[in-house]
Amino acid sequence: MTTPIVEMRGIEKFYGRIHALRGVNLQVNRGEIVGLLGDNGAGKSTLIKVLSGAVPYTSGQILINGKEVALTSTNDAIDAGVETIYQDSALVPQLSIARNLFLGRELTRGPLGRLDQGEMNRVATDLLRRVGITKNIPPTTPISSLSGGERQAVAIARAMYFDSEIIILDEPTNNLGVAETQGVLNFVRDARDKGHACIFIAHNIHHVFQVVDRMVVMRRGEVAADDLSPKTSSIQDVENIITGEHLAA
Ligand SMILES: Nc1ncnc2c1ncn2[C@@H]1O[C@H](COP(=O)(O)OP(=O)(O)OP(=O)(O)O)[C@@H](O)[C@H]1O
Repeated sequence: MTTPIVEMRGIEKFYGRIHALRGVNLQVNRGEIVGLLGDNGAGKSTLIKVLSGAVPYTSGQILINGKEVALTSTNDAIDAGVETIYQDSALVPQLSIARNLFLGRELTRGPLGRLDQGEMNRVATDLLRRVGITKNIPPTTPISSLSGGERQAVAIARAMYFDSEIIILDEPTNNLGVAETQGVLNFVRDARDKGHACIFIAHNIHHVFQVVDRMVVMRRGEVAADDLSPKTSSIQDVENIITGEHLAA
């Protein structure tokens, strides 16, 4: 049996008196796209914030590639190979697209380590095309003049370029147009085919069905189902599990 790339065991999280995660177990394998679904307040964001080091958990264990890790900051998570793309991913509005893509990890050249602006612009142009921005936006354009969807595409292009082993996308298709949405879904498939693991959270269940290999449903801080396949379950079946309707039947 192969070791899962991510294994969360018995994760508990209290925010004061609110019991947000109740013994959550989650496994994600290499080359797998897992869709994380659940109603508002089910615990999805908390679970991925725990895995991205943004929120401390109360108890439980996290293993990456079979080794237990302590994720006490987002830098710990990035070092462990976890890159998270949030709906409102932090970009610097005054800086250009290319500078935002390489923020903190700029390309340099020559013995003096001068910024290689030409190469950064070239890579940025190629990435923008790959995430579905087909209209001609120069990489020198400041982020402040882009639409919400275009900004999202820039954040995705950044994770794509840095090639993280585990990519978490929290509502990545929110506010995106049709071409941009297809760009994101293609990116997720590409990443999976190259052996990355992806966790995909989206309220649009149709987008989830188009791209995931397996669905995990959370309800009230617990995993209600973790082996749903878009090939064998219908959207209605999954919606019933999300709302708990199947229990009433
Ligand atoms: N910072 C916080 N402080 C206190 N309670 C919180 C905090 N963040 C989330 N919660 C609570 O934890 C529970 C789980 O919330 P969480 O945001 O993880 O759910 P979610 O499934 O991501 O919901 P949504 O789809 O609405 O984003 C909810 O009861 C929520 O009110």
